[in-house]
Amino acid sequence: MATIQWFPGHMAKAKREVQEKLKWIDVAFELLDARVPMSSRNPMIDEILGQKPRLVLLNKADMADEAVTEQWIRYFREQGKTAIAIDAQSGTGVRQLAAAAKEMVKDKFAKMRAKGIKNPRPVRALIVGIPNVGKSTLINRLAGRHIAKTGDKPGVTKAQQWIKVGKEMELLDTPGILWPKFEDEDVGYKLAVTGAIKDEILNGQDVAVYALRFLSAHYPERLLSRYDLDDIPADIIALFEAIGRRRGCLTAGGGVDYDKVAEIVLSDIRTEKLGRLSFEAPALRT
Ligand SMILES: Nc1nc2c(ncn2[C@@H]2O[C@H](COP(=O)(O)OP(=O)(O)OP(=O)(O)O)[C@@H](O)[C@H]2O)c(=O)[nH]1
Repeated sequence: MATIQWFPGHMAKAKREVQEKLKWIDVAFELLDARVPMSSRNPMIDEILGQKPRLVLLNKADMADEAVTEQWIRYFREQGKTAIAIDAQSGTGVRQLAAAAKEMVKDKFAKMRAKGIKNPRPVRALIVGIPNVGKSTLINRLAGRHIAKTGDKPGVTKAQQWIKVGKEMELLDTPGILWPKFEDEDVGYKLAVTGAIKDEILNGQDVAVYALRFLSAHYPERLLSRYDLDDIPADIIALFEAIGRRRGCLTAGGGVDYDKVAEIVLSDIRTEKLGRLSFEAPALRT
């Protein structure tokens, strides 16, 4: 996981770096976490990408609530954007990308053909996203076993390398890393719950409180069955204690070890012990 300090100067540099790369590409792949598509967005992405055609990729869809991911796909479609659910780790959905990217730039390529270019080059794409959203995993997945860097192109900065993805697409090998919208406390918690920001940054108990409140409201049955509870106490301390007692998270004095409970809950969420979860839905923008 990248440890980037997002000072204003660093954000400006990241923005500049992405915009520099836009010159070389036809389409940007905006990689989001399917469990938190709004919170895992860069707050300036529209300004940064400008008019560049964009494909929204809801990654880690394997961990997200399928019904909610469907809602997000519709939500983006209503905004005139194409969104595709993928799992970069296993490769599910990834095969659609080249065709979808080609579709987005068909007018541009038709114009190239009209100008007499018979065989337009492959579609060129760039992956952009916040840290830990799966950029490297997707690049490796697209590159597959046939990782073939096509080398420097005339006029392209030396550092820009292209990865061939079949015959139809080329991908810049370095993704655009952008910052999340971390000034919003809710966003910070959602990114922490899903593991996008490191546990040392926010207090684990606070993150677990956030997660348990969310799960109590939206996935109560999962809590009941996972922790073998009779009911879900409305009081968050009582809920910590009920889980702690069930799990034997006790201190030497016999009290509940709140840190341990927080650790178990967050680990259960991240390892899918509580099933597939989405922490944001277009209908319930909590
Ligand atoms: N379950 C699941 N895990 C994924 C998926 N894609 C990526 N991951 C995991 O998410 C973590 C982060 O993935 P990376 O590819 O390193 O993310 P990145 O965006 O390149 O991260 P930075 O280098 O920090 O910018 C890794 O542990 C991956 O294995 C996915 O589709 N499903």
